[in-house]
Amino acid sequence: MGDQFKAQEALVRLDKVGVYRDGKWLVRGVSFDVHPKEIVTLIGPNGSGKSTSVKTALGVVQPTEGRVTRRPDLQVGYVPQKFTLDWTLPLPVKRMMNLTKKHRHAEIERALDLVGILHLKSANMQSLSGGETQRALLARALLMQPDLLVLDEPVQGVDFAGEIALYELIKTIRDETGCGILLISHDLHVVMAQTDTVICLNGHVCCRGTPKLVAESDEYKRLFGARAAQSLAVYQHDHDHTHLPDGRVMHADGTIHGHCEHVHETSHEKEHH
Ligand SMILES: Nc1ncnc2c1ncn2[C@@H]1O[C@H](COP(=O)(O)OP(=O)(O)OP(=O)(O)O)[C@@H](O)[C@H]1O
Repeated sequence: MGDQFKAQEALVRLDKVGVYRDGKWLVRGVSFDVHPKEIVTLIGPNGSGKSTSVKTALGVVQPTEGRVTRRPDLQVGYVPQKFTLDWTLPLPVKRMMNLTKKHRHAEIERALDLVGILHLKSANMQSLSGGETQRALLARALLMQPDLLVLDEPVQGVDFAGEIALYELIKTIRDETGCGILLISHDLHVVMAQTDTVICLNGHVCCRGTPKLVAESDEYKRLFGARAAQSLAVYQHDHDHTHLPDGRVMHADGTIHGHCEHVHETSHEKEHH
């Protein structure tokens, strides 16, 4: 955890949490916390306990040992890993916003605007791209005015440029609302650049720290191999242009173009540690 967060009360704290089911420990000795404005990313191989840890943090799964503390009246916004749709029934984006709880029209429009898909409010969920679907789910989570935003593999089904745009959006949401963010990374070797704390799980906490520290740690190298450690990528965005939700590109000087072929190759890059 970065020093800047220590003074604040944690939104959620896991203290030596263990979950025992069907004769085995799914996770054991897991401790971490998330503070307001802090971005915490969980990484780890399949079955390493990322979802179990998050579900325990949210109170969906009860720990067998250890303690989970949540701030009283904590509002949580949750973006699930999978969103299953009945493909035969049309579901307009604005109606999807009301599926779990009814919200005012103006609030829905504000949330859709914040995530950049207001122009898609009447479109069917079935017609959205992977990135647009994630934005719609994010908008729905934001309607809860969360203190803690939990994102389970938010960039699944999203291409590289879309991932950068989504990570930028998550950062903007953190900056504008001051919420804490807990994310499960879909890819072992990629974490968003703005991550304050990476928690690397393998049934227990294998290592933790800033993305750079984790990539350099012996535990991470032992778990994933030195080659993997060399390629822990931190997404960077040099801000020379922004992708507008309607597909156009706005450059740093404010000019807008209809396409971006000439800027793509040079402006987005992964920084390898
Ligand atoms: N209710 C349960 N009962 C028994 N075993 C479970 C239960 N829930 C999860 N598991 C097992 O616990 C382990 C951890 O699962 P979990 O979903 O937390 O891992 P994960 O790191 O999120 O995996 P993935 O990357 O595949 O999503 C897995 O082996 C899973 O099969």
